[in-house]
Amino acid sequence: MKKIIEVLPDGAALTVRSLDLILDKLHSAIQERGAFTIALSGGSTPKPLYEAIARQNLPWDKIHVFWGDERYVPSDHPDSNFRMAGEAWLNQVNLPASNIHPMPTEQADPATSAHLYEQELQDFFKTAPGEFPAFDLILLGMGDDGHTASLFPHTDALQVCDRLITVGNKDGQPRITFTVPLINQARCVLFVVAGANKRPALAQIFAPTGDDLAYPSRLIQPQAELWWLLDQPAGQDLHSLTN
Ligand SMILES: O=C(O)[C@H](O)[C@@H](O)[C@H](O)[C@H](O)COP(=O)(O)O
Repeated sequence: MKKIIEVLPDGAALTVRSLDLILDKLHSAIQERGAFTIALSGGSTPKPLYEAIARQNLPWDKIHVFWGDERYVPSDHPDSNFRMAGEAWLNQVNLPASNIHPMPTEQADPATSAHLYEQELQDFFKTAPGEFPAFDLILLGMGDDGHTASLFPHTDALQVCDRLITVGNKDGQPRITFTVPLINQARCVLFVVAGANKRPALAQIFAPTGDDLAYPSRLIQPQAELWWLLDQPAGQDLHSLTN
């Protein structure tokens, strides 16, 4: 695994650097395989990045967009990650509707939704049950408790290793989420993290030893590339490094 940590001076620089990296992976994937598959993160941090992607002139028909996690709410709900990405990016460009793969969140129960999305990934990537497809890029955020996607501390979702998609739990509220092994299969995992409130969790995550179940982002150790792009308030105790 190649791990790169970069600390950028502010939010604007973080957005520019994140965009540059995504575009680099996008053009390489399209050149090598004819398409680019990206899984999006939710929350607030990525919104400026999505707005910046929307301003690019890209081969939208070759880009497939998925979500790494989703709140279990209707797609037009204010908390929906799908809605946020649509308003910031996807509704602004000519990306074919068939290239947009939202997590289903309106079934009778979250487990059914998780199974349906897993089936959609297997159909899209033509993988067999038990086989983990490799996304070109999985974009992740990190909560101040060290969670990522909807893999929250000390939850059952952290232990799921035989599925692509599972049900997450945030304070009793169900989420749909990629599992750790699916994330770790990606060609590139990119964390984009901003804000001083993330600093304590980052110290735990970058410590040589620690409690993976208490700080789930520690579990993200992809075989290929792991990028951490941080703004100065989040990353001031860390130094850029590559190893
Ligand atoms: O659905 C979600 O909320 C996200 O996928 C989640 O993992 C998010 O990335 C972190 O909670 C950070 O959120 P902020 O960017 O808002 O700090």
